[in-house]
Amino acid sequence: MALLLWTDTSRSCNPCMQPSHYIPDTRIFKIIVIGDSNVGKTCLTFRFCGGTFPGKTEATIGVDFREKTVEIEGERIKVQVWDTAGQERFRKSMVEHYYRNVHAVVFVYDVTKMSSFTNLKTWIEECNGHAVSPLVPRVLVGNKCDLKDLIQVPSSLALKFADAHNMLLFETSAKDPQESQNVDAIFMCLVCRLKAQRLLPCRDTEGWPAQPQPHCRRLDEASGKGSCPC
Ligand SMILES: Nc1nc2c(ncn2[C@@H]2O[C@H](COP(=O)(O)OP(=O)(O)OP(=O)(O)O)[C@@H](O)[C@H]2O)c(=O)[nH]1
Ligand SMILES: [Mg+2]
Repeated sequence: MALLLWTDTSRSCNPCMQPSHYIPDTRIFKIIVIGDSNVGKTCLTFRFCGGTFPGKTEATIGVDFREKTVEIEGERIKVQVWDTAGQERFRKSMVEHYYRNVHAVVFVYDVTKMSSFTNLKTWIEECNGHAVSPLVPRVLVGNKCDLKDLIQVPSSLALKFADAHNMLLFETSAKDPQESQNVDAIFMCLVCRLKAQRLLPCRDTEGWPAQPQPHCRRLDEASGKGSCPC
């Protein structure tokens, strides 16, 4: 049964070594979360991976890793979320690592702070400056929508920006439990898109090859099935 194969601890992707029914290891998608300090990157990743809003957060130093395994159309996928530091002094030695072999990027701003929105262009420039392929999906997230009376960034402006940069826009709140499905949707949308690309390798180390490796395809993906909820 395919289910039993998920417990296989082998990390080999070499099809020559595997029986014809072999299904590769759980694929791991590296998603980085980028944006100004204090916009809520840690809270959003906490909400997605842990299902809760952290009572108290400190500024992230370097990077915090969070993981969540999801199942889409019978495939288990490990989502490795890189919660990056927004403060320059806590991120400068790490930036290269953030962008290396990244599969998707989440840009976050705070809907109650216009400067976090205007700074997005700097974050996008940094991302582009690290030769992130245009094929790497990106989404834009306006966080803290629960603070309705304090909103500074109109949805129309954010939508225009997202359109101009070929990104989907999510406006949500890491704090409001009723918004948790929308937080999940941010990451699930990216996972669905990545799954649809089909060629991502199945290794889970930073040594992943930069280019897709056709021999790491899921066997059942040849059928071309795949749908994205967004
Ligand atoms: N009201 C409200 N507050 C939020 C929300 N998300 C985060 N916060 C608060 O915003 C502050 C900063 O949140 P963090 O998640 O630590 O911000 P960050 O972007 O990770 O900051 P750095 O690690 O410094 O880059 C904290 O006080 C959170 O409680 C939200 O959706 N609504
Ligand atoms: Mg943080």
